[in-house]
Amino acid sequence: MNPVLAELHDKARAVLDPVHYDFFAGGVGDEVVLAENEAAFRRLALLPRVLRGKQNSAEFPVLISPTAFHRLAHPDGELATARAAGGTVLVSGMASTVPIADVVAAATGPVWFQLYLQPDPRVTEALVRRAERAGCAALVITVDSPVFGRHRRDIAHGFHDLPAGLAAENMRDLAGVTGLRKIEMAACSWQDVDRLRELTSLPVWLKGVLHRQDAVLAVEHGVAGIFVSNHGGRQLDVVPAALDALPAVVHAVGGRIPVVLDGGVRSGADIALAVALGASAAGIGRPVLWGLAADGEAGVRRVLDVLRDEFQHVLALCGGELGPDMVVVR
Ligand SMILES: Cc1cc2nc3c(=O)[nH]c(=O)nc-3n(C[C@H](O)[C@H](O)[C@H](O)COP(=O)(O)O)c2cc1C
Ligand SMILES: CC(C)CC(=O)C(=O)O
Repeated sequence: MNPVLAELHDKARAVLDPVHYDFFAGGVGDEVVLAENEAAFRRLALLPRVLRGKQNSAEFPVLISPTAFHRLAHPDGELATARAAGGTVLVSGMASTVPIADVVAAATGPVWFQLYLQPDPRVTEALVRRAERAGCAALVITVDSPVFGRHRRDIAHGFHDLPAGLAAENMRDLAGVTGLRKIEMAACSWQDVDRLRELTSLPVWLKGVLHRQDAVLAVEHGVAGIFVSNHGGRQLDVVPAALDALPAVVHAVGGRIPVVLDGGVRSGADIALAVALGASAAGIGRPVLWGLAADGEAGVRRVLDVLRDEFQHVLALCGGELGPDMVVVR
């Protein structure tokens, strides 16, 4: 791992309450998928192209994946993440400890809003209006969570709720309820996706697609793009590594909509492998949390800077191009 990212992770582990560290670091079940997400990248190699001349690319195909409760990592929470994002798309979570309007106000680049469709459609609509009013550029519905994942580390610690003083601020005073509403999950259907699309003119993405048939359905239902994601190994512990699920989805989508990959991306080379296999961008989850915990805004900025620098270096060494013909199994 890049020494800067390793240092930020070590520092995060040292400064965080161990219960909160485990909430961020942990996965579901035996944490097989958590480990596999990273291991999948190590199983692949890139065959660079040569003699392609000088390639100048400022491209940085990365976005910040939504993660919950940033004020558990650092007092500035999502405000620090937003300030550090620069021009990188920040997918801000519904489970943010700062209201979405304040996140967007702190950001200098595009902010998308991630949500779980709520059992009460009025609550979903109120959240969508909040995201619209705040100025979010897209909505991302997370569809891999009809129920909560069972995280053994959290269960062992008895960690079920935010400490006093922190709250899921986007849920405050929603749909006639005074005070805080809890985040809920719901088993939704394609009809709910259609309904959401009718409710808003914002582009609607889906996050947590692994099956090729669902990718085809997403295209048919007018979805703007999809995230191939297993939620960072936090939902079902028998799914493939996210990277291993990518090629079939990319093939099924056939270029009709963009496909983002998240899960286990830890280096510029990982970003390059995802892009070579057809991802339009790679989403970064935990490394952003480690940067945030270690050093607030500056820490998140360092994570993005390291990944950008590494990716551009790998791209230059690959002759400025990436494609599926360049990926081989080790
Ligand atoms: C602590 C934590 C909280 C997360 N919260 C959310 C969330 O609220 N909504 C969501 O769609 N995904 C959530 N995710 C999943 C991330 O968006 C992303 O899919 C995953 O972290 C990517 O894997 P990585 O951490 O290996 O980069 C969370 C992940 C972590 C680690
Ligand atoms: C608390 C949840 C809403 C967020 C989370 O931890 C997850 O999605 O993995």
